[in-house]
Amino acid sequence: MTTMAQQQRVPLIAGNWKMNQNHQEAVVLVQKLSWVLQDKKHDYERVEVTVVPPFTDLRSVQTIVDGDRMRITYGAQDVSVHDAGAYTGEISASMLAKLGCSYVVVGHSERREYHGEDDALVAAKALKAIDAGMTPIVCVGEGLDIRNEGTHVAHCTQQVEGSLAGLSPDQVAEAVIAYEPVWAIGTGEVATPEDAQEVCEAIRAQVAKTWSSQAAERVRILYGGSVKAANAAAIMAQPDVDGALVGGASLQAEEFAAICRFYDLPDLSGVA
Ligand SMILES: O=C[C@H](O)COP(=O)(O)O
Repeated sequence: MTTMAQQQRVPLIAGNWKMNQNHQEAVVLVQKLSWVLQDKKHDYERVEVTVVPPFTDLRSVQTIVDGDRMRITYGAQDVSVHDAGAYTGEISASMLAKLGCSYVVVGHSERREYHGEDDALVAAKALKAIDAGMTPIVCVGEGLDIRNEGTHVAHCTQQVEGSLAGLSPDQVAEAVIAYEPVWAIGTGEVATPEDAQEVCEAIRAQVAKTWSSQAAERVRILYGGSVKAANAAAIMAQPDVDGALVGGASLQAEEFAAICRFYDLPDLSGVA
């Protein structure tokens, strides 16, 4: 049964392209995605669709989205904690806001692992995104060692505490949290719908405890890790899962559009 709180949280399907697609390929992919969704008469009020391309694609994506008046939104994969200055290679929040970005992914496990980002830095980035008028998608998740130890729930709730530190209850309510078990990213290993629900429910409870019950009711929590059309319906059926952060499958327009329309897909979770 769907609760009132769930009804108020519009599901979000976000496609993280990671380091794929040049700016020309980006235009083709966004156009194709828009056509497929238009063909299916997709209702963007029912499920929000966003794409998260590399920085170099953003201007082209902005131009096609604005020019064709698409309802697809877009965001960036990272943001600097600095406003401006001698920070070679970094991109500021104001630059992203100027490009019309709605979202900024912060603390993705690939940034935590390859760039040594910790919770404090992730929280600072989330605040920069908010200050510039964008919504952070704050990623948390455990590695296989922690999962095997059985401490994954505590690990993820602690990461939420640290990675949203300094945000007000209202800011947390408007933010997006993505639970991505690292062992399920790009591996084809997908967490079961119950695994996803266990951690997403615990994250929501932690938000209620640390910020407010209202923030917990409103914050959207996504699951990420090998989401495909074949498993999207079962994952999205979980009461505390409000969407998906999709990597590989977001590079194929038809597959990604099918995930965006998860409510049309059969729930195959009980099929061996
Ligand atoms: O940001 C997306 C996640 O890392 C999931 O990637 P994946 O769907 O390729 O496993």
